[in-house]
Amino acid sequence: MNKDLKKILINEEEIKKRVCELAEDIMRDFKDEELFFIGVLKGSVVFVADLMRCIKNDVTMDFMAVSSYGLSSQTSGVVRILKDLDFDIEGKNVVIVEDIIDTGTTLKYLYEYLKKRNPKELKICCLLDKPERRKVDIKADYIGFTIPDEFVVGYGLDYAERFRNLPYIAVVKEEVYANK
Ligand SMILES: O=P(O)(O)OC[C@H]1O[C@H](OP(=O)(O)OP(=O)(O)O)[C@H](O)[C@@H]1O
Ligand code: HPA
Ligand SMILES: [Mg+2]
Repeated sequence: MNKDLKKILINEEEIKKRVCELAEDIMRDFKDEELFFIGVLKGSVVFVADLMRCIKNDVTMDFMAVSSYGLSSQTSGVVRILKDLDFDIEGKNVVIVEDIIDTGTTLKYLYEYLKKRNPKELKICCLLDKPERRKVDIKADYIGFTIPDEFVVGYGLDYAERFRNLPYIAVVKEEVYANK
């Protein structure tokens, strides 16, 4: 393992199993209805790619790019929309697919931003939830794993843009991100 990482928190097999379970939950709630997935760049790319391949409904999708962490381990508190949707979501069954809810700032902002466009349903599917760090009130409808307050990387998640390609979720050593 890379010297900047402390341990593997969730291994590849555990992720695979849980992602399929989340897909089952979504399919149960939406039966044979069409779904519109919104992947939140960049962290959710790996998750949304795996999740949508477990779904048997008709799925269309788009990406939004937002960023609040930049190269730091602390949120700037300001959510910047770097790329908006290319499609109209009015009347659609929309599922926002995110990698992690930490302070909740990103998802709260996105949820309220998208709600104004009148989707039929607006759900949140999030792989990781770090409830101890929450600063704003937002809850996901589908949660993969609840994790402790440690900075994690892998499976799409980065620290200063590194480690997105790891097939597992790992914890970054505290000395690496302390005060950054
Ligand atoms: O709940 P919050 O405290 O808002 O944190 C969660 C958000 O922060 C990360 O995004 P980041 O800004 O690092 O962009 P990235 O996905 O491109 O890495 C992560 O992917 C979530 O989108
Ligand atoms: O623990 C984390 N890891 C990577 N990106 C993040 N964005 C918010 N929290 C995290
Ligand atoms: Mg990031």
